[in-house]
Amino acid sequence: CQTGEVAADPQLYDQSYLSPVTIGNSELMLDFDTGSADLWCFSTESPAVQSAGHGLYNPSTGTELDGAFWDITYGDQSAASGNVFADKVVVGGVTATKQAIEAATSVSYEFTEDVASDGLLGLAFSSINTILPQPQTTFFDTVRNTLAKAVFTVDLKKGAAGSYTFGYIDSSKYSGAITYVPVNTANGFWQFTADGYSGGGNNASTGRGGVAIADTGTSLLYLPASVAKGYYSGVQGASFDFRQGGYTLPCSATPPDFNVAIGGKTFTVPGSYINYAPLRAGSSTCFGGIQADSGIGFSIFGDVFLKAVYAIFDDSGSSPKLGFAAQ
Ligand SMILES: N#Cc1c(N)n[nH]c1N1CCCC1
Repeated sequence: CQTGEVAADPQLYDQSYLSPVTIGNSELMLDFDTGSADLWCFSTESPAVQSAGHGLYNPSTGTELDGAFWDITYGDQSAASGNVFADKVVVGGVTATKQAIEAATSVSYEFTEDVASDGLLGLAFSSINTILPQPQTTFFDTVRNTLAKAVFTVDLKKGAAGSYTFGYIDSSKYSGAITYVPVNTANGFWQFTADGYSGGGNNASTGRGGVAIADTGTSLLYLPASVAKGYYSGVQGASFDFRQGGYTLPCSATPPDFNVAIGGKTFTVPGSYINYAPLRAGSSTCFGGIQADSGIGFSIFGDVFLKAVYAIFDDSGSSPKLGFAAQ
């Protein structure tokens, strides 16, 4: 019965969180992403002009999955593709002896430029893994039956190292009770329903909740347009900036706290988390941590929300469920 814990190291402005993973005999820093289901990494097969500065997986320790290939495009239009090997993966002491490793042979500039990240470790449901002709399992699905309990937990923090655990819930990481809600896996995400919102301007009226996904691979909190608009209506100097493609506010502002009702419990995102980051180095205008989810089709509870709670991704029962507790 395996259990393990690995650090989640924040990148600049908590844009993403990276964790050390041993693949074959390479240690790489991967972005654990509950919003996708591919484990891919830069490799010795990646063109040098794309992989400069990144840690590389050397497939010589693996076994090629003949005829298998992968190609993923994320919501932000970043993309990667390549071929597939089976190799040993260790995360915080939890070992998958034969995990599908998606070695990149091509990546878009967003990944090339993010030199701290050597790839992604998807933790959504394996139904949306992009390997063809036969999708493969995520790391969590591969090790699930060897874990003491088929769960993983997410403890992200603002500007500090947090952690992911596999196989157990760490009672020292939260206070009060855990509130569980059912998960709808139809779209391959950890999808749930939020009951309502409050806080900010005209109190971003409660009762108007909606469908949302818990997504560690997204930096911000994307909410219904009316909720985002209502929230910023109470923030002096905030406005929707078409050129920036979202709400901005003065970096000097301390926005109000934002409350989310889930499973009948209220979770609070401190206002300081919503003054996200300067538009560019030295700017006195900052990009908001809450943005509208227009065009996405559901809300995205990314890192701005997740770093305010302890989150339990539980697939140990008859159907998956999400748990949230105060940090
Ligand atoms: N867009 C987007 C996105 C998402 N919703 N979850 N993870 C994402 N990415 C991981 C690496 C790049 C984008």
